[in-house]
Formats: sequence, structure tokens, C-alpha cells
Amino acid sequence: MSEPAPRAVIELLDVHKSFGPQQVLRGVDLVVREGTTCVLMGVSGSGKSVLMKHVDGLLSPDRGTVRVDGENLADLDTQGMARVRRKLGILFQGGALFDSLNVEDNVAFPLRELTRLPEREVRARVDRVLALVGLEDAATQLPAELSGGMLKRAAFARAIVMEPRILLYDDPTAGLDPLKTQSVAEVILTGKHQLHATSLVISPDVATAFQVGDSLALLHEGRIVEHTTPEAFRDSRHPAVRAFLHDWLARRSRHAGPSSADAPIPG
Ligand SMILES: Nc1ncnc2c1ncn2[C@@H]1O[C@H](COP(=O)(O)OP(=O)(O)OP(=O)(O)O)[C@@H](O)[C@H]1O
Repeated sequence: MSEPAPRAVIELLDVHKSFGPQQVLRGVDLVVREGTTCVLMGVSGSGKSVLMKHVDGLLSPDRGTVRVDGENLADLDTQGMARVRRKLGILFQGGALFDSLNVEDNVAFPLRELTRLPEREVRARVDRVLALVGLEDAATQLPAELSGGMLKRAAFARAIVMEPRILLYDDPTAGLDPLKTQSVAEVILTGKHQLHATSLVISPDVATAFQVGDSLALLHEGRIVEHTTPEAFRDSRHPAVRAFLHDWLARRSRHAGPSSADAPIPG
């Protein structure tokens, strides 16, 4: 007998969202199960960030249901929402560290603001996560002194210092060169293997998606038109998936030269 599927941690059911006349989400169904990493893809402007903002409650749906860790966000008051938010580690584009604080004070910030942990424990936790992301030697540096890849890792350290069970990454590789993109992929894999977190990752980069995703989803014209394993995604016959993968390969080959045009999609 096959094992039962892990429980749903992030659930969007028939979610609709419009801004004025613009219907961005038109009935999104998406379930991310415990301990898995789902990568959400879609062309620019398809609504990926809007979808993610429904998971952390920054936006609420016009219609439909959003559940996080079993709780319907529509039923929560401010305190309930704060309780759910504490389960989330969020990494947005840009990372957004405080410029005037060094790395360790940036990472310690949520612990000092949101908990009453003694300073000794704060330092111990900060040291632990900095080691996890390989930044133990950069603890006293200011954000301006860090490379792009180090900034991402510092932002990740801050996002995980509260030991969230759910991680949301909004395009963490945006604007990074391939080497740094690789270091972000490693960060996402750290979240999965070391923290056993449930993750939703927005990544327009298909190579990263195949590297980190247990499942891949495509948002197209306001709906999730495919959500499946990387292998099945690569072989999908859905026209929107074919077009999306085709466009990505074409862009990549233009960028890297003709030899990569026939390269298979990783996975
Ligand atoms: N608060 C808002 N008010 C009005 N329109 C919005 C708002 N947030 C997003 N939109 C619109 O919703 C659409 C989807 O935006 P979204 O940022 O989710 O796209 P995306 O798929 O994440 O794009 P990208 O890959 O370029 O980041 C866009 O047309 C955007 O202008």
C-alpha cells in the first residue's frame, strides 16, 4: 500500500483576485504538502507575487479560501494572523536588510523584537544560522560590504532565525549572475533538508526550479494549469507549459550561445 500523502500546509482553493477591471487570479487551486518545496512559475505579470501575498495575508481573496497550516486566514483576527505569520519565513526580491545594522544584528533583529529570549540565547541562535548559511566570518560586516550572494544568504539567515516551518521565496534569484543563483539554490535546499520546512518558491528560472522543486506549478491566465513532479512537468503536453519551457530555452540559448539551444531541461 502506498503511504498517505503528507498533510496540506499551504492551500489555495478557487482563489480569485482582481485589481479594478484586471482579473489577476481567476480560480487558483494549489496545495503544498508538508516538507515539500513547490516552485511556482509563470511569465512576468502572471500574478505569482499576488498569489504569494495571499499566503502571508498581505492580500485577501475576492473569492475562495486560503489555508495555512490548517487555518483559514479569513477566520483569523489580528492576533491569529500574527500567530500564523510567525510560522512563516519570507524572502522577497532584494532581501531588504537594515543598512545600518551589521549582519549579526540584522539576523538577531526578529529575535530581539518578537521574543524575550535572553541575549545569550539570541547570540547562540544567530551564530547557528550564520554557520548554516556559511556567513560566520561576515557577522560584523555591514550589508554594503557584502556581495549579492552573501546578501541573499544574510536575508535568508534572518528569515529562518525564528525557525519557521513554512518558507516563502519571492524570486530570490532576481538579478543574480549564475554563480550567485546557484548559491540561492543551495540556500533553498538548506531550508528543505536542515529545517524540513514546507516551501513555496517563485522562480522564473527553470534551471533553479528543477534543482530545488519537489513539484513545479505553472500559473497561466489566472489559474494553475499544471502542478506536478519535475519529470512530469518537463513532459507535460499542456500547451502553456510547452510554450513556457520553450521560451525559457530560447532565451537561455540566446544568452549562452547556440551550443546550449539543444540542451535538455535539467531534471
Ligand atoms: N496592489 C496592486 N494593485 C494593482 N495592481 C496590482 C497590485 N499588485 C499587483 N498588481 C498587478 O497584478 C499583476 C500581476 O502582478 P505580479 O507582481 O503578481 O506578477 P508576477 O507574476 O509576480 O510578475 P514578475 O515575474 O514580473 O514579478 C500585474 O499586472 C500587476 O500590475
